[in-house]
Amino acid sequence: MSDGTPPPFPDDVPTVPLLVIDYALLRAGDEHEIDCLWKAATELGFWYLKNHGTDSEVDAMFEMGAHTMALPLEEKMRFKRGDGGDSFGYKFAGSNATDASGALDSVEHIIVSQDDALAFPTVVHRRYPRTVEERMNSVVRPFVRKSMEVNQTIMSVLNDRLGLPPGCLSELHAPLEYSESEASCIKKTPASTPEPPNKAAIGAHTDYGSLSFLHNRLGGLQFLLPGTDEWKYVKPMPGHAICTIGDVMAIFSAGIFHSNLHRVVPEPDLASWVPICRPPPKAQATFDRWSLVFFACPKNSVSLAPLIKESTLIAEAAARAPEGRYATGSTAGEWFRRRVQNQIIKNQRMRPVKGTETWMASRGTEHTEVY
Ligand SMILES: O=C(O)CCC(=O)C(=O)O
Ligand SMILES: [Fe+2]
Repeated sequence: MSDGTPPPFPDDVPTVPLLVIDYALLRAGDEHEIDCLWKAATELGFWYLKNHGTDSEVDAMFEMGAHTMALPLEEKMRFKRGDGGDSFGYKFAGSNATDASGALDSVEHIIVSQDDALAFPTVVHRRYPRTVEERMNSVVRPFVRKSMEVNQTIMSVLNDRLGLPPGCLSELHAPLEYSESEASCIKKTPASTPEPPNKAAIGAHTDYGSLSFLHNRLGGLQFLLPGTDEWKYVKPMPGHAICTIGDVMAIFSAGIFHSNLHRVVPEPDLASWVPICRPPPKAQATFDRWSLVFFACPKNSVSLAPLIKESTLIAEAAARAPEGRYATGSTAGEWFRRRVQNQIIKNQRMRPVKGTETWMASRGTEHTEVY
């Protein structure tokens, strides 16, 4: 610890056994790898992805994040996201609720829209801190492009397995129209006093979009095993991204794909796992935790409903699902903005008696399942 290197993830905490998918094999059309991806997407909705070729872009994004978070708070707050459902910009720690009681999150984010990254220096949605704009061409756009490519490859494999017309999912996500797709760099600073191991830094949620491409360095991400109330850590593995099915893919596929609840809690700290006081050095909990996610979302005007006309497999799944289960009545843009807006603590507090109602309005596909 004295050299500033975080200790390894402890080997005595329960973790989720996620499948490891090899991106290079997936791209080469390897049937066995495609079977594994299908299993991961339909069962847990989470998997590790190796050989994705994005390591240098990810490192550069973390460096951008470090420069941005090191700016004075006053400067970051000039780029604060709005309260009306806009996700892009700076999100300060403690601005979101993590549950219906209004407990606060403890992470700050710098969130860059895909549209802004692709169009820069043209401003589509908003401006960003100088630490971001200075790196938009050299760092942010290359990361966004690589992430789009990885997500498109995964989507195209899933598209064909669902029996959708060639290019159907890709067309729904084509960057010809604006979307809520975004790159989000997240920092959690260790608390000054010990936190309980289940104190949420990011509350339990399903991802709002289609696919998420996540990179984290320290533990803290937890996954709720379907059908249980058991939260388990997802162990960060060097060179392995974590991919997640979001609500949109669950809805498009009438539940064939699974969008699973997850949350971020303090990094596993050996001291907090043992009911006696351990001497220092403590484990990962004393280090800043960084993560980076690229969220792929469909074009904003796309209706969120099962693609029953386009795939027999989906039509059959929709016929088996409870009536109205995936009838969101929303477009992709509305779905995303509703979830963002209702998680903001200020919006929850504006309806003090109805705080729970605001929290429920921030929920996605999970509230009709186990949550
Ligand atoms: O930080 C992480 O490991 C996960 C973040 C996450 O779940 C999210 O931003 O949606
Ligand atoms: Fe998430």
